Amino acid sequence: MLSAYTKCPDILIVDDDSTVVIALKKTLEKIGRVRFALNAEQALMMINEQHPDLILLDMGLPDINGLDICARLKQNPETTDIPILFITSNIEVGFEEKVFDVGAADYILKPLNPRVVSARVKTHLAYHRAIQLLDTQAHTDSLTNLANRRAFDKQIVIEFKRALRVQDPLTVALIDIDEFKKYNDHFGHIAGDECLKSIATVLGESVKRPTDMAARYGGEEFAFILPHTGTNGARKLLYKLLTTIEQLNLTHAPDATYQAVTVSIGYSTLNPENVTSIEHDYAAIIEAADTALYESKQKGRNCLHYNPLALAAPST
Ligand SMILES: Nc1nc2c(ncn2[C@@H]2O[C@H](COP(=O)(O)OP(=O)(O)OP(=O)(O)O)[C@@H](O)[C@H]2O)c(=O)[nH]1
Repeated sequence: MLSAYTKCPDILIVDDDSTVVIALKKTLEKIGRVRFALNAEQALMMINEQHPDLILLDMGLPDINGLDICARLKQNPETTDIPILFITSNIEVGFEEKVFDVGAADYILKPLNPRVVSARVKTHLAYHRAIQLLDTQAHTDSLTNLANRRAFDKQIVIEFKRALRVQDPLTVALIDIDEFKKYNDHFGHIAGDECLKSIATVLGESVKRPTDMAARYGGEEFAFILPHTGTNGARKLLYKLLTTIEQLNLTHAPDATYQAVTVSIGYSTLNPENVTSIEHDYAAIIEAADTALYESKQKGRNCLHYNPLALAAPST
């Protein structure tokens, strides 16, 4: 969360006039790390490699029109939030409308005044960071620092659609702390919160791929979204998780089944061979994992169960 505030901003200048680039670089190096591209193709490659925090974009590039690049970046969900400021000497009629219609944040007129450039860039970087921070907070569980339910609900839709589209396996696991009511009743809610945090730390450390998600699903229940992960891979990861949590050896309430705090896990996998349409409903995989979790609870807790995903034909 803090990184959005403390990170040195990455600014990309896109202009074919090297004198403009040199002047801008000198001004902006006091604000952040500055990269530059002399044409659109180079710029798009650099943006793809690492998303900048702000782009200063010349309207009249030699290869692709600046307005077209801006429109393209705004249509891509991965780059849509990057503030784009046009630099231009073009003040023909209708120019302002065009700039804002394609989604630019602002424009700066040439000849460039370093103080104006600096002020505008700082303002837009500050807006951008504030939005990023709010977005992170809105998607983070404040007790455990894991992704929250809102983040999970968004991500499962994206990953389920992606898995259907590219015929890639996807596993969802639900992980529930066993007899947590007894823990709270015996040790109190503050100790209960500490226990939740300890378990959440293990969960966060168990998923290693950047596309994996560990989320607090609600109360004492957590969830994993594991893209590119089939049943066998998921079983290994989840079995290890089960034993790691037991080995934390967090003393449970005296009336609990196990001496140490344990979890029950249910999981289900979307396997490409079962996919008959890209319109299947993502809720099915959560329901399947939930049924498997119920089975783990029924079979004595501190165990994991798998429930195969039966995909119903999508309603037309
Ligand atoms: N301390 C604390 N307790 C919570 C939190 N969220 C949910 N709980 C507690 O978690 C407990 C869940 O109890 P139940 O749903 O009965 O389930 P359980 O006792 O874990 O039993 P099984 O799931 O069947 O193993 C309740 O006592 C909730 O109050 C929280 O944020 N902090």
